[in-house]
Amino acid sequence: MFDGKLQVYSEIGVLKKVMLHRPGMEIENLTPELMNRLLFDDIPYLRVAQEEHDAFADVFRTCGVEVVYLETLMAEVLQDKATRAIFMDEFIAEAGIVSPYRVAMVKAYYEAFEDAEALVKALMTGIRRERITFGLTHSLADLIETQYPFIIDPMPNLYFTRDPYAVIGNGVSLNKMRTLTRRRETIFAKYIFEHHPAVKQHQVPLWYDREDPYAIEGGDELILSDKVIAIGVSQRTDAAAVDLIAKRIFHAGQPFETILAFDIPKTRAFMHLDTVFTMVDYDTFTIHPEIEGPLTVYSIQRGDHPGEYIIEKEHMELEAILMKYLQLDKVKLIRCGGKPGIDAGREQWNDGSNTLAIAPGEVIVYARNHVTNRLLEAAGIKLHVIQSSELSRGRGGPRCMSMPLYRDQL
Ligand SMILES: NC(=[NH2+])NCCC[C@H](N)C(=O)O
Repeated sequence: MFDGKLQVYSEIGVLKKVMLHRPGMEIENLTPELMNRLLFDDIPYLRVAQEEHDAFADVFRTCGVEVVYLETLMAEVLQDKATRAIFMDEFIAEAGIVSPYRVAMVKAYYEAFEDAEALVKALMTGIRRERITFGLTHSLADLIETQYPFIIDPMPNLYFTRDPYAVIGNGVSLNKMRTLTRRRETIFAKYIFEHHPAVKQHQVPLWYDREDPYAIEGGDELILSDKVIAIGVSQRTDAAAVDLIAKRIFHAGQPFETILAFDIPKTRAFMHLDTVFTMVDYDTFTIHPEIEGPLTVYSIQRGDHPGEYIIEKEHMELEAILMKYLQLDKVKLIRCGGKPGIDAGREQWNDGSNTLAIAPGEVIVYARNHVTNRLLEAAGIKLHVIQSSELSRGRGGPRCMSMPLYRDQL
């Protein structure tokens, strides 16, 4: 059973516990019309996606990492009847159900799931229109005919557990997601960090809250060392969110001294910093050749007084930035696809630079990115290779599909 302890002071320290979500029936509710809004590029075949995901989870277990499932933790939270009642009201309201009549009908639908884990899965799946027949009422809003296929939308991005929250140090950034569809996901994390019996005893500090005004997502939050955090200012993360999180982290007794804000292109292929840049060893990084630079990075340094920080603008090669801030004599950059061009574009699209380190110099990668994988191997990196015909259709790799809860200190 998960002990609730959180500790992440690097991207590469030996991984001990990780949170995953096994893709479920929410994937079977993706339709071609919804794909764009629900942030998918194709419809994965669930049975195979689950097989691929189980193989991913097995890599962790074989390497001695405890796998904790989001759905299990959430089911444990909902064992408590009082918490379940408050949660259900909040979940239904956030799903856009407003009329008291519909709220009552939807509640009754969910009450049929007595088993808490079955309930959690049903919440993630969404509700198809034909599942509930709304009868006669006095409200036009309830009566009006709509062709929209869902009463409550599915949440197909849940298996990208990296994004809705991020453990940083011994606290959590409970993120405000850019899009409405993913914003709904963070309610599970909110209840886990506030109400799960094993977690709440540690009084986890929140560096960011889902109610905060600006968007920030976990794919943009990289912990380069216990002194340096990198945050992407991207399609998904606002610069103002970085200001806010910097203020909170710097004066909370954490060792972090610098936040490097990377200004990256605001496009889908580059949606988060971890789609173009991840750390695989003390001095080795995978990168998309297009961000190599010179690029603009803002260094935000902790000031002497609470809430105070100093910002400097840097414009230099990525290599020089990493050497300077991580105090390294040299760094190795493994270029996704080898060099700018066809292989780089293809492999970056399928998350060739989205590796997950489970220890220094040991990473999980997708088999399909064979050009990049060969380069990683040549650089002496140990690879755990997984299949991803279906998983990759949601545009996320091993780092996106995992949220480290506990890593050993380096
Ligand atoms: N950390 C990541 N790069 N996550 C990828 C998330 C993919 C997901 N379909 C989205 O668009 O939000």
